[in-house]
Amino acid sequence: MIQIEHVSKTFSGKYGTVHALDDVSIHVEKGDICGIIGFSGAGKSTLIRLVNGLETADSGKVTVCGKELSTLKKPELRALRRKIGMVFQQFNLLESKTVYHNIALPLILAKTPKVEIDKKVKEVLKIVELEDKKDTYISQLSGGQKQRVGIARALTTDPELLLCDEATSALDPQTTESILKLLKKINRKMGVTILLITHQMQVVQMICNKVAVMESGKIVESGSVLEVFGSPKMPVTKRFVQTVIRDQIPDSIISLVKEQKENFRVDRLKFIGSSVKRPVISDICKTKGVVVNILGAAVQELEDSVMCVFILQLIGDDESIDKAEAEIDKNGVLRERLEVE
Ligand SMILES: Nc1ncnc2c1ncn2[C@@H]1O[C@H](COP(=O)(O)OP(=O)(O)OP(=O)(O)O)[C@@H](O)[C@H]1O
Repeated sequence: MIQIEHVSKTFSGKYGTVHALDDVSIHVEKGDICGIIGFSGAGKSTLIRLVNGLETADSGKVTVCGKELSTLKKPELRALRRKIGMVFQQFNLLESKTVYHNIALPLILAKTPKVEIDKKVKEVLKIVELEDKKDTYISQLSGGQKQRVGIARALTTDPELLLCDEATSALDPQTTESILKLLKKINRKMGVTILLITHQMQVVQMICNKVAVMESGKIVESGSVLEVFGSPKMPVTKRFVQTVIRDQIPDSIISLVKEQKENFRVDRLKFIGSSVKRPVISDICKTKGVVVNILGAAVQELEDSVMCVFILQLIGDDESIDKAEAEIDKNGVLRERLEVE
């Protein structure tokens, strides 16, 4: 659906040259919900603007719905944009117009017959569950309702792709959750591919199946949500993952661990997918000469699966702990040794 190959983009201003995108490559398949996450200034907005043709790349290739953007003439670009819906953080709605008028606007501009507009607006209002607000003015809606209108407007042209630019950043956590559920429904039921940019890992965790982490204009890490959350490699990715998964030893417990006089090791175990079902902890508790202490635990739902993190203190002689660790590894559980300092 989207192929970005070795794309670079620089901006020159009075403060010098900024490499907004530096040799970026990313593939988004049909049906994906792909999240691009990064701190402010990482290059996320520039990337999304390239996909809908609002920016052009200095070098590299951007292909969307099978069309390479740099080869398109203006009418072809306009036709492609009709297949792409945009959802914005600040909604970009006409406050003094009704919900109906705002949703109908793209169709009015495309000179669509009135009967068709009416049919389409009713259809998308049903999808976003705002049928009763058809004649309400935007200024009278809550933030969540406004974003539903924004999404409905993006759906009027039957897009194959939805680009969401921080679509939930202006909303409270509960409303964020309901909007994310709506986006997931649109992806599942209507087969719309979604590319979203965000600085909140919770958003990625809740709806994405793929994620790319951006830093200083580069994609520093990417993959399935399970892969990236399960074994984040780059420091920036670890920071984002830690905002949703507590995989560190709680501070209050560290001093207690240090007081332990006997020989011990601390291991972090990550159970993902089918390994969740295995009774690994109960098995290692049976290892002769090892006492198991649980220092921390967290369970998170990810990509229709579950990830459980346990931090275990294994107390005993080295040989017995080796055996317990071998038992953990045998079961396909991700294990990392943690140093207690
Ligand atoms: N039109 C422009 N002119 C000059 N510099 C720009 C322009 N657009 C973006 N930049 C610069 O490119 C870099 C990447 O900006 P971009 O908006 O893509 O980041 P971002 O990750 O979306 O940040 P945010 O989360 O704050 O929106 C920044 O240093 C920004 O200042």
